[in-house]
Amino acid sequence: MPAIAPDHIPERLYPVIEALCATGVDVARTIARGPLGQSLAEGVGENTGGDQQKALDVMADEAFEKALGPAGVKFYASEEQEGVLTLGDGAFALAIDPLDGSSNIDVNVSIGTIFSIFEAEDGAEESFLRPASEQIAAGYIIYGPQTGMAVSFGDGTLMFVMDPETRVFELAEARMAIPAAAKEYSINAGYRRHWPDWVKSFVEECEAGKEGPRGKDYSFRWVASLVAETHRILTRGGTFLYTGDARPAYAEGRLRMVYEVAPMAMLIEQAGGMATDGKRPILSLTAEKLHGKQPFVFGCRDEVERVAELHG
Ligand SMILES: O=P(O)(O)OC[C@H]1O[C@](O)(COP(=O)(O)O)[C@@H](O)[C@@H]1O
Ligand SMILES: [Mg+2]
Ligand SMILES: [Mg+2]
Repeated sequence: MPAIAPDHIPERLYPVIEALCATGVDVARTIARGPLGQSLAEGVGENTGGDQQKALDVMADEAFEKALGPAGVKFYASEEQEGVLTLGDGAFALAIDPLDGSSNIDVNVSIGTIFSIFEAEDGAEESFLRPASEQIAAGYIIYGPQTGMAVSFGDGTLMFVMDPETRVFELAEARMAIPAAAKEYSINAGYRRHWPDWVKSFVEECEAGKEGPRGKDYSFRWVASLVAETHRILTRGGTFLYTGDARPAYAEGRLRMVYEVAPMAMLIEQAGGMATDGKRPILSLTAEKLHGKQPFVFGCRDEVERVAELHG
């Protein structure tokens, strides 16, 4: 039985989406067993980006790599691998963050898988180092109280939820719509002392609440899983910031353009939100390096526009 029905999915892409969902069902099952199964959060090495790899990062990467070649993926670029792999002679180039939110694996908080799909070009790297606007699909699978998938094929953002009885992803929302104004903002406030002034100004305006220039109260949220944060913002709005800061190696922030920022930007823009580097639209930018980082601000339009004004 397929893990997702072909309705709502462009025919050419269906085998890829089906392979992502079927593998997602297996990964979700492994995560749900948590400490009853094999150790998932144990450190097993370091990836090219210098992040510690946990056992589940590697397990998820292996599972998606195995499933995607036969499904039509020619080039596979993973956050967990140094270079692009050639999996077969399919038509697509797929970039993946196999397990996003690794620091939450052992604390039973939502984590996910992020993917971005392009038409494959002749060269492996050139298939990914191109304008983010050339993505033909992008999405994430979320492993949380519900396992679900948000996906865009360039005509809106769709939300699916996996029915735990049948293990099939069912359409829950055909067209996600992010409200224009937010009541919540998200940033890792532990690094406030390193932030640029325009980030400090935006957060101070939110903190000033009703008495400040924005004239309303905001709540603060930080899950430390980009997938969970994006899911909340797609569902009820909000603003997310992970910009560059003054820490060594954080000049461009923490998140990677190819595996995290470009696909989330497509989902957000397709749901009526806005995604920038603080000023410029992410979808107008081109990744320069496979593992390169990218400052990222996204969410409700009014808020992201305010960030751009403060950025100057
Ligand atoms: O620990 P920090 O600096 O708050 O960073 C949290 C961010 O790092 C990430 O966990 C990075 O992703 P990975 O877990 O795939 O490395 C994001 O999901 C999250 O938004
Ligand atoms: Mg990630
Ligand atoms: Mg990851």
